[in-house]
Amino acid sequence: MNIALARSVVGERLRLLAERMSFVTSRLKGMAHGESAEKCTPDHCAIQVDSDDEIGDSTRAFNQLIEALALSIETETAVRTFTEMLVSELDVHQLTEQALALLLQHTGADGGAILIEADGEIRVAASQGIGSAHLLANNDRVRSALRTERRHMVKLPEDLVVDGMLAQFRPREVVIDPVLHKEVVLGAVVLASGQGFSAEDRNRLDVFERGLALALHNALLYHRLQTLAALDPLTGAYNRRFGMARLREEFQRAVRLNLPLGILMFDIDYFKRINDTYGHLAGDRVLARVAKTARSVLREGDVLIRYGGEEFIAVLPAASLHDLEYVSERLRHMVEDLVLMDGDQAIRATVSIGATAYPDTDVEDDTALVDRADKALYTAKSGGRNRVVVT
Ligand SMILES: Nc1nc2c(ncn2[C@@H]2O[C@H](COP(=O)(O)OP(=O)(O)OP(=O)(O)O)[C@@H](O)[C@H]2O)c(=O)[nH]1
Repeated sequence: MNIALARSVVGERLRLLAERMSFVTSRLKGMAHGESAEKCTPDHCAIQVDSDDEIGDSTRAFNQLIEALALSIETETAVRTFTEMLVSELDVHQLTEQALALLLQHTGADGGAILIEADGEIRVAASQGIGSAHLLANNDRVRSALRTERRHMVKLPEDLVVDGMLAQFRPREVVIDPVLHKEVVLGAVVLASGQGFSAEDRNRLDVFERGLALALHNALLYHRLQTLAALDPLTGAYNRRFGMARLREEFQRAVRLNLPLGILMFDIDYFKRINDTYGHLAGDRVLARVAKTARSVLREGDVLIRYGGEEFIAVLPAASLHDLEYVSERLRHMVEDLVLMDGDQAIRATVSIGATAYPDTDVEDDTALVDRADKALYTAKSGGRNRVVVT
């Protein structure tokens, strides 16, 4: 009788355990073929512990196994998502924004930033949940982490508050990790948590950051190559091919947003004579100086293009004809005042400028805008040079 009772009670529980094990096994096999992990969380797969004997111990051990499996699956899924994003993104801005979002989602951080170091300068590439992220670039602890190439953990509030961490939450722990690729520092990841980071969070952070370093390296390299391919080496202006593509984009944007768009076309006067008198190298220096002068007159979002030999186009988003007149005259005066020394000889140059703007003039596309500026430049040249014609 006792044996029969024991068999029915014990047997029932063992059967449940066996059933769950086989369910978990089938879920794991399914996941290996790409099925979702959702149905095997501890909620679905754990067994209620209702005795304090060997069977209870086995059930508890089973539940712990399920929890460990769930955590490992969650980490694996997170790493896979992160890696997929990293390998498909070459835009530095997009890459850092998305990487930071995933880091926050999977490491228990409530806010953070990704910083990039280039040419001795540190800048914030992405930030989330932090009050004044820009302060991080000059923060001593961040600089120290970059210099020593080692992780810095800051416990708050016992420790000093990290500038820039005055966030929408009250941070208890901050981690500052240099991002290194082949022993070269590319930047840093700064994460802050209101709860503090667990050992699991830190392990995940390590795995994520290894992938991030490689992806960031690729994206920075790609950006550098893109820039090099787009720029004219002598003047630093966009070359004609890339420059005209930028003009087209700006024109489409102006039409879409109903904003003005101005362009100036300018050309150094009697440049052949400068080359003939002082030599081609001196001519090159004049070209570079004129381009530099133009950049100093233009604003940050304006685009300078080397259109031909000694001919440039400047694209000024949101500039009206009135703005163009002002900018053109300023450029003309500044070039006229330039003196470039070649030994004891002073080289001077002037420019002629043709300017026009959409929608002040009824042009239908970027090509028509350039044609119109070209005609204005021709009028400036034939009117005596060193002058501005706005049309
Ligand atoms: N030094 C140097 N000269 C260049 C470069 N590209 C074009 N040039 C020269 O620029 C000169 C342009 O001459 P032209 O088109 O006759 O024009 P210009 O002498 O400036 O006369 P206007 O434009 O009518 O005032 C030519 O001698 C080209 O060889 C360059 O990269 N460096």
